[in-house]
Formats: sequence, structure tokens, C-alpha cells
Amino acid sequence: MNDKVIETKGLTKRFGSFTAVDHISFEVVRGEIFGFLGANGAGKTTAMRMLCGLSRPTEGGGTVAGFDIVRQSEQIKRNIGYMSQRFSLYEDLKVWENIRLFGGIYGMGSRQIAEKTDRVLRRLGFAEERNTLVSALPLGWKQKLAFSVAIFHEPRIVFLDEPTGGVDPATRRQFWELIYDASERGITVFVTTHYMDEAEYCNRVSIMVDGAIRALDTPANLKRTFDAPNMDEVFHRLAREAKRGE
Ligand SMILES: Nc1ncnc2c1ncn2[C@@H]1O[C@H](COP(=O)(O)OP(=O)(O)OP(=O)(O)O)[C@@H](O)[C@H]1O
Repeated sequence: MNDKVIETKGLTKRFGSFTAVDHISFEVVRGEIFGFLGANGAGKTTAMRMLCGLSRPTEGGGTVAGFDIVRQSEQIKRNIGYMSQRFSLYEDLKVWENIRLFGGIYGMGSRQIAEKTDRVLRRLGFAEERNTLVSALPLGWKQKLAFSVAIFHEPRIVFLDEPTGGVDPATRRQFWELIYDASERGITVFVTTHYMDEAEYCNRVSIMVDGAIRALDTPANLKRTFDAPNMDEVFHRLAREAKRGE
């Protein structure tokens, strides 16, 4: 089995004469937690949309979960998980209804969904909240539920776009315990974040500056290379090079 869950070569996106993503090439392997960092406007969302089969590269290409991002974008959409702060759960549906809905979208049968729902709710400590409307849950709980829903169909990879925006460090750590669980089960996690404590939790981190990948390594190696005490310092040193304003 191919251990590479993402492989890109020269992946590029231009909007007119503006190059939003500029020839990025990298690989991510099975079970890896890969942090995708960059200042506002660096090109993260544009790159992630291409990886998810939602936007066609202008040049270059790659594979995700074994599928070609240009020719097999439909298969990619069915075989990945996705969660963002902006798009996740339906607030006016109950906890179990959200799970059923997303399980169905990803093609799971009702029997399978029902069995797995119990397991997932128990694991989250949410068994009592099964019939609660999502709108009534605290933000940190919503995020944990949204993550569990995104991986409910056991995709090979889950894309997380700033999944923990707006929550305190203690709740973020609980969220990351779920990420580690998923990674131990072999699910690859591709995560964008603006929180540098989260960057420290990743196996490897890439930092984009003006559309290009400027650094890519483990947090420990990045700190050594840039002679910095923490990822915050590494990030700001590179982000300062950016020509694109906020
Ligand atoms: N559809 C589009 N048409 C023209 N320019 C675009 C389009 N989408 C993105 N851009 C530009 O491409 C650049 C990269 O944007 P992108 O949203 O990928 O950055 P980002 O790193 O995700 O930033 P943020 O952290 O703010 O979400 C920005 O300068 C943005 O204005």
C-alpha cells in the first residue's frame, strides 16, 4: 500500500496574473499530523481547496488518498473528511441528527451509522447529549463533535481549516487529544492554524510565504534551523519576509 496520502508536484494556482499558490511540492504520509501554516493571504485556503478537489490547479498537480486531484476530484470529495470553523454542523439539528446526516452524505448505511453513533458519543462523553440541539452546545463541544463527524466514515485523511478558532488553550488541548487518537488509527490530519501551540503538536509543519512553501520540517528541526526558542518565533521570522500585506 502506498504510504503517501498527499503528494503534490509544482502545484500552482493563478487568478489572472496573480499567483496565489506558487509551485508547491510536498508529501504527507499515513497517520501524519501535518500543520499547514502561513500568514493571512499566504495561499493556504487556495492550496487546500485544490487538494480537496474543489478548485483546479493552473499548473502542476498531485494525488490525495490515491486519487488524482484534477482527474478524480469526485472520488477525492467522497474519500476525505473536512472541517472548518465556518462550515461544520447544522445548528438547528440535534447531535444524533447531524451524525446521521453526514454519515449518509458519505454513503454509510443507516445500520452502520446507528451502531457507530453510540460508540462515537460514548468516546466523546456525549451520550447524554444525543438529543441536544447543536446550537445549545458550548463552542468547544461543537468543535469536538464536528471533528468526530468529519472522520465518522473513517477517511484516509481529514482536512481541518482553523478548527479551534476562538477557544481557550485548555479546550484546544482536549481537541488535540481527538486528533492524536485519529492519527493513531492511521488517519492523516492536515491542519491549518494560527495558534503556534498547535503548531508544536504537529509531526511536521510547512510555512507558506507569498504562495510558496518557505520551510517544511518537524517543529524541533525548524526551531534548530532558525535558532528560535519556539514556533511562534520561527513563524514570525518567516512571515516578516512576506510582501503580501494583510
Ligand atoms: N477567487 C479568487 N480570485 C482572486 N484572488 C483570490 C481568489 N481567492 C484567493 N485569492 C487571493 O489569493 C491569495 C491567497 O488567499 P488564501 O485565501 O488562499 O490565503 P490564506 O493563506 O488561506 O489566508 P487566510 O489565513 O486569511 O485564510 C490572497 O491574496 C487572496 O486575495
